[in-house]
Amino acid sequence: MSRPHVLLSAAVSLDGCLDDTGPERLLLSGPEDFDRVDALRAASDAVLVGAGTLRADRPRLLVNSELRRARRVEEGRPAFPLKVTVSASGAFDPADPFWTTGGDRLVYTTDKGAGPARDRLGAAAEVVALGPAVDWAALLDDLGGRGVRRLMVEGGARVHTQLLRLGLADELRLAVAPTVVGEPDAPRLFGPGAYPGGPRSRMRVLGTEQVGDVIVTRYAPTVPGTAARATPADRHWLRIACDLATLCPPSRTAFSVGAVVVAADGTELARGYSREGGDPTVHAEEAALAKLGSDEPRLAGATVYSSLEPCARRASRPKPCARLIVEAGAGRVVTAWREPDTFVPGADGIGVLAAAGIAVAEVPELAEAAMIPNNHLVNPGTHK
Ligand SMILES: NC(=O)C1=CN([C@@H]2O[C@H](COP(=O)(O)OP(=O)(O)OC[C@H]3O[C@@H](n4cnc5c(N)ncnc54)[C@H](OP(=O)(O)O)[C@@H]3O)[C@@H](O)[C@H]2O)C=CC1
Ligand SMILES: Nc1c(N[C@@H]2O[C@H](COP(=O)(O)O)[C@@H](O)[C@H]2O)[nH]c(=O)[nH]c1=O
Repeated sequence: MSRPHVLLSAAVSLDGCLDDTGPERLLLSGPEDFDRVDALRAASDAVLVGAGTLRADRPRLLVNSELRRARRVEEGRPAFPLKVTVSASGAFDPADPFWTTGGDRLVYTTDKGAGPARDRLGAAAEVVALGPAVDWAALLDDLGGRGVRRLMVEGGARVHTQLLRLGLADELRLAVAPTVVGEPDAPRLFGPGAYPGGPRSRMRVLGTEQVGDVIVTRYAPTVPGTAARATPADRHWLRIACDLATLCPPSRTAFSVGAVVVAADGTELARGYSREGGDPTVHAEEAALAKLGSDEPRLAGATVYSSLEPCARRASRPKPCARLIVEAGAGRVVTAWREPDTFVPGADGIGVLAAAGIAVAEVPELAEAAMIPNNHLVNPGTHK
C-alpha cells in the first residue's frame, strides 16, 4: 500500500525555536509566509498536528483563501483538507476550533486513548486506535489506504522529531524568521537524540526563496533506510538509478540498468550503468562497484540501488552482480523491477542476496520507470 508524500512544515527563529514560552502563540511567519502555508495546505489531502500543538495554539488549520477552496472543489476535492491529530492520552477539548471548523477530522491514538477521545469528541471526529502505541508507519499506511496522497505535517516539535528520526519524511520545508527567541525552555524544532546517518550526514537542499522577511528552504533526506521497506530517501536514490538506465547504449540482447552505491550516512560512493564506457557486457552494479577500491571502508553498511534486480547467473562474466554485491560487503539492496524471464529464466538475484543476509527492499511503484529503456525487450504482459 502506498504511503502519502510526507511534507514537514515549520517556521523557526534564528536560534531554532518553534515558539517562545509565553502564553500567546509566537507568529514567526509574516503575512506573505502564512499565505504560502495556506497554498501548501490547499495542495494537501490532509494536514496533521500533534495534540500538544492543539493545546498550545488552538489552531483551525483551514485553507483560508476562498479562491483556493473553490479550486479544490472544482477539482472534485473537499474544500478543506482532512485534519489529522495524534494523541496517546485522548485528552481533547471539543470546544477547540480544530473540532468545530473546516472539513473532516481524524484522530490516531492508542487503545487506551481511544475511549477518552471518543467520549470527548463524539461525532466531531473519527477516532482510530492503533494498538498499545501509535506506530507512525501504521498511521501513514492507514492514511494511504484512505486515499491521502499528500500529507502536510505542521508540527509540533515532538511530531516533527519522530517523523525525521524514523526516516518517514519526504521533505522538510523550513521558514527561518529573522528573530532570536533566546529562552532556554522554548520548544526547539528537533529534539535531542539519534537521527538517521548521525550529525555528519547532510540533507539535500531542493531550493530556497525569500517570502516577505523569512527564508524558506526545502530539504530532502538522503540517508538510506535500514529495513525491507523503502523510505523516501531510498526512493530518491532509486529514481536516480532508473534515470541512469536511460543512458545505456541500446542493446537487443541485454537489459539497460542503472545503479548507485550509497554509504550509510547518505554519501553517494559510485554510480554506473549497463555497457558504460564502451564495455559491451558490463552490468550497472558491476560498473559502479568497480569504481570503488575493495578496501573502501564505507562499503560495509552501504546500500546498492539498482533499477533491475541484481543478476543471479550470467554467461558473459564469471560472477553475477548479486555475488559481487555480497562480496563487496554491502548491507542492503533496493530495486524497482524483478528480472523477467527474457534472457535468464528463473533468475533469482533477490534470493541470492537474501540467502547471504542482505536486506532487500523492492519499490514496485518505480518498476515502470525501470522498464522504460527496456520496452523493446519485454512484453509487459509476461513480467513475473
Ligand atoms: N512555528 C511553527 O511552525 C510551529 C510551532 N509549534 C509549536 O510547537 C509547540 C508544540 O510542540 P509539542 O509540545 O512538541 O507538541 P506536538 O504537537 O508535537 O504534540 C505532542 C503530543 O502529540 C501526541 N503524540 C506525539 N507523538 C505521539 C505518538 N507517537 N504516539 C501517541 N501520541 C503522540 C502526544 O499527545 P498526548 O499528550 O495527547 O498524548 C504528545 O504529547 C507549541 O509551542 C507550538 O506553538 C507547533 C507547530 C508549528
Ligand atoms: N507559528 C507558526 C506556525 N504554526 C502552525 O500554524 C498552525 C495554526 O494555523 P492556523 O490554524 O491557520 O492559525 C499551528 O497550529 C502551527 O501548526 N506556522 C507557520 O508556518 N508559521 C508560524 O509562525
